[in-house]
Amino acid sequence: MRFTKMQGLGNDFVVIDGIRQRVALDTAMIRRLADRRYGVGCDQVLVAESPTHPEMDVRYRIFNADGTEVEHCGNGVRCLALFLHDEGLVEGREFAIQTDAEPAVVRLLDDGQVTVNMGAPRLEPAEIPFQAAARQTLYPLDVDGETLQIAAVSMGNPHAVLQVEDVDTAPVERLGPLIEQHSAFPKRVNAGFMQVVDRGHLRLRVFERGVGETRACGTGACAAMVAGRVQGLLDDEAEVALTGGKLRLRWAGEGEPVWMTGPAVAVFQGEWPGS
Ligand SMILES: N[C@H](CCC[C@H](N)C(=O)O)C(=O)O
Repeated sequence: MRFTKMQGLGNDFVVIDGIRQRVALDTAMIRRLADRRYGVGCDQVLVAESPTHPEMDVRYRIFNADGTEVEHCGNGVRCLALFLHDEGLVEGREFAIQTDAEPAVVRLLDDGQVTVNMGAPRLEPAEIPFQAAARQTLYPLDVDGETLQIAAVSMGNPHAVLQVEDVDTAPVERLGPLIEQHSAFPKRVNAGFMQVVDRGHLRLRVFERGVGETRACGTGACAAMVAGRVQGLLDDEAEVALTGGKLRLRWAGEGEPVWMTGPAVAVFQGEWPGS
């Protein structure tokens, strides 16, 4: 089975063409592909498939390193867009990618960056999903004997966003797994640690559901932007500085999509023995 190793700000992927080759991936195989000692190594495995929706060009499926299939991946959809274009699987530099969340409309820019319409965030607890009686800007969450104040946002996948003074000293290792597994999130959750620098700049670290801390998280950056803007801390354009680099985001407010622009890089191609 042919694959391409790719990365977006250090969030890395094994990308597989499931259109021109038959691909049969089970949980064990996903985990082996993602394993950084016994496999190729990546945060997520992305599989391009023929679309099941007539208006879409391609469908893409996303699997975390632990083998779980998830609804969306922001850095991944930029990398997939570059992959589809370079493999000649789509026409032109602007096309639609079907995800289990909203369709992602992507545009390949001349400078090698990719702009993506990441769809509109969902803020109702039931849509995240998050157990809360009613929608609030911030929710108390009891973790490890302390009560955190978190924002809860879905970009198709669930995010909890905690504001911190300084991401460099944020307790990501300690609180990340506890938030990820918290019972108030029935599908678990990605845990973002957001430092608002000013109304146009934020810093972010993300302990990703099913992976652990990654160098960058595209949907996490979108969720942090939404959380910051709903709290009145950010304007409608922001630069998000993650460990692996920067994303530019734009969100005009509720009901509107989040636009994300960032890099996508193909690292190498390989052949995996067997299907
Ligand atoms: N770990 C995420 C999926 C990948 C998201 C991230 N890599 C991104 O760039 O959005 C989840 O379980 O929802």
